[in-house]
Amino acid sequence: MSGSSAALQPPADAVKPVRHPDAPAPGELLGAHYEHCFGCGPGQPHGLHLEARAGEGVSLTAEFTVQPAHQGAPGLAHGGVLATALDETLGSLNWLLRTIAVTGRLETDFLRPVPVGTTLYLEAEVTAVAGRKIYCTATGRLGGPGGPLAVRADALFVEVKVDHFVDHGRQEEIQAVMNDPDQIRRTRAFEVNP
Ligand SMILES: CCCCC/C=C\C/C=C\C/C=C\C/C=C\CCCC(=O)SCCNC(=O)CCNC(=O)[C@H](O)C(C)(C)COP(=O)(O)OP(=O)(O)OC[C@H]1O[C@@H](n2cnc3c(N)ncnc32)[C@H](O)[C@@H]1OP(=O)(O)O
Repeated sequence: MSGSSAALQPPADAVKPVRHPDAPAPGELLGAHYEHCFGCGPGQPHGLHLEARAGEGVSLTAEFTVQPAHQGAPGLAHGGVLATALDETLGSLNWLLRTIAVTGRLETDFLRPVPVGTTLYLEAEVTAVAGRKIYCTATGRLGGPGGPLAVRADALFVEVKVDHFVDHGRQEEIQAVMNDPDQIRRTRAFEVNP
C-alpha cells in the first residue's frame, strides 16, 4: 500500500512551485552541496555519491549505485540507505528553488528489494509550496529510468536560514566550511537573498 498521510497533504492555500530563474539548466549536473555529505559528498568513502541532474520545472533525476557497504540483508541494500537516497534526491530540489530547506517529514514505501550492484534511477519533483513548507515526491527504479519501481517517498521540507546550520552544527565543521570559499559559493547557490 502506498500514499501519503494527512501531514503530507498540502493545505488549501498551497501554490505551485516556481523554478528560480537562476536555477541550473535542465540536464546540468547539480554537484554536491557539501563535500562530506553522506548522500552526495565526494569526500565520504562509504557515502552514496548520489549525482543529481536538473530536470524541467522543479524536478530532477539522480543516480545511485548500491555498494557492498550499503547492505542490510546479504546482498541487498539497507532500507535506511534507500531512504537516505530518496531524502538526498528530494533535498537536491533546493537547488532549483534556490531555497535552503531541511527534511521535516519523510514517508517511504519499499516495493522491491534492491540488490548490491544495482543502479537506482531516481526522480523527484516539488508538488506544492505553502509558506516555508515544501511538498515533494520521489521514485526510485531499478536498472534504468523506465525500470521497475523499487522505492518511493513523499516528503515535507521546511525552509530554514543558513543560521540553522551555524547554530546547530558542530563548531569544527562549521568553522571549516566558513573558511572554504567553494562551500560559501555552494551555499549561496541555495539562497534567494544572499
Ligand atoms: C555557513 C555554513 C553553511 C553550511 C551549509 C551547507 C550547505 C547548506 C545548503 C543546503 C543544505 C540543505 C539541506 C541538505 C540537503 C540535503 C540533505 C537531505 C536533507 C536532510 O536530510 S536535512 C536533515 C534532516 N532534517 C533535520 O535535521 C530537520 C530537523 N528539524 C528541525 O530543524 C525543525 O523541526 C524544522 C526546521 C524542520 C521546523 O522547525 P521550525 O521551528 O523552523 O518551524 P515549525 O516547527 O514552526 O514548522 C514550520 C511548519 O512546518 C510544519 N512541520 C514541521 N515539521 C513537520 C513535520 N515533521 N510534519 C509535518 N509538518 C511539519 C509545522 O507544522 C509548521 O507548519 P505551519 O506553518 O502550517 O504551522
